[in-house]
Amino acid sequence: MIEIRGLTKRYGDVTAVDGLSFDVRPGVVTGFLGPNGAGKTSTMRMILGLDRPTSGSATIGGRRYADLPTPLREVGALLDAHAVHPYRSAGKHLLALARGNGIGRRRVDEVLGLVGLADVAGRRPGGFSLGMKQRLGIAAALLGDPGVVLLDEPVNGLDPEGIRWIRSLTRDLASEGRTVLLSSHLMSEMALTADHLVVVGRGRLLADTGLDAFVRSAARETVVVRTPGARPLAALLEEAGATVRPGAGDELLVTGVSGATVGDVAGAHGIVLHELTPQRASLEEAYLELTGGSADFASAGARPATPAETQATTASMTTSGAAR
Ligand SMILES: Nc1ncnc2c1ncn2[C@@H]1O[C@H](COP(=O)(O)OP(=O)(O)OP(=O)(O)O)[C@@H](O)[C@H]1O
Repeated sequence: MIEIRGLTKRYGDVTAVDGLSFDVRPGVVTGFLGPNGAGKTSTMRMILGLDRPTSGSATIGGRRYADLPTPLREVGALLDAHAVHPYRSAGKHLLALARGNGIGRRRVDEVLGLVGLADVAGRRPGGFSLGMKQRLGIAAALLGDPGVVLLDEPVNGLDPEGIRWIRSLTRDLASEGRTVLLSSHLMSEMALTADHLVVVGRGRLLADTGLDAFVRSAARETVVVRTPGARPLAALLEEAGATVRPGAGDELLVTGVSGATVGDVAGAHGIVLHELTPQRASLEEAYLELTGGSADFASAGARPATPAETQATTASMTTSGAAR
C-alpha cells in the first residue's frame, strides 16, 4: 500500500504537486491520470525518494522509500525507459543490477523470459526499439519480485501489441496481490487497464474513484428530441425537472431526465415525436471535462470546463471508492 498525505512539491515558482492525498491499494491496478504537467512524474519521483517533498509525505507500507531495508525487493519502478546503459548488453545490465542488490542470476533469466527479451539478452539496448527498452525497464523493475510496482507512462510510443502486453502484465501483477500504480494521460488506455483511478490536474486531486463509479458518473445522458410540439414539450419537460436547450435545426437537447421520461411526458400529452435519441458522453469527454480547466496546454478545440462544471464534477467524483 502506498500512502500519499498532503504531498506538495514546488520547483521555484512552479507548484508541481499541490497537497495530494490518496492511497494506492494492493490487488488492483490504480491508474494515475492527468494531462501533461499535472504532477504525475513528480509524485512518482517523491514516492521513490528521488525528490524530496516540499511538505507532506509519501510512504510505502508505512515507511519512506529511503527507510526500506531492501528497496528493489519491495518497490520496482519504470520512470524513463531510455535510462539504461546503451553499451552494456540487456542481460549484463540486469545482472549488474541484480548483483548490486543480492539477487541471483536465475531471477535475471526469469525476468528476461517474462518480458520476452530472452532471445536478445546479449544485445545492447542502444539499438533497441522503444518497445524493447520499455520491456527491459520493466524487467529491471520486476527483478526484486517487488510487492509494489510503479510504471510512468509505460504505453507511451508503444505499438498496439506492446500496449496489449503492458495491459495484461499489469493486470497479472495486480491479481498476484501487488500494488500497481500506472500513470498515463490517456483515459482510453486507463479505461481498459485500471480498476481504480486517481485523476490529477495542476498538482491537485480531481478524482479518486473506482473505474466503474467514474464510468457511471460520466454517463450523463443527453436526449435529442425532434417534435413539431417543441415549445409545449420543452415547458412540460422543464416542469418535470429537465433542462432543455435548443440543438441543431429543430432539435431539443434534454438533460436531467431519461429518454423514457421524455417519451412518457410526450405520450401523456399527445405530443408527436419524430426523434428520441439518448446520447451518452464518452469516457474521454468526461475526462476532458474533469481536467479541461487544469490542462497546462489546452489544445485548440478542446473546451476547458467552466469552474462551476469542474467543481460539480469533482464533487460527484471525489469518492473514497472502495477497492475491489
Ligand atoms: N525538476 C524540475 N524543475 C522545474 N520544474 C519542474 C521539474 N520537474 C517538473 N517540473 C514542473 O512541474 C510540473 C509537473 O511536472 P510533472 O512532470 O510531474 O507532470 P506530469 O503529470 O508527469 O506530466 P507529463 O505527462 O508531461 O510527464 C510541470 O509544470 C513541470 O514543468
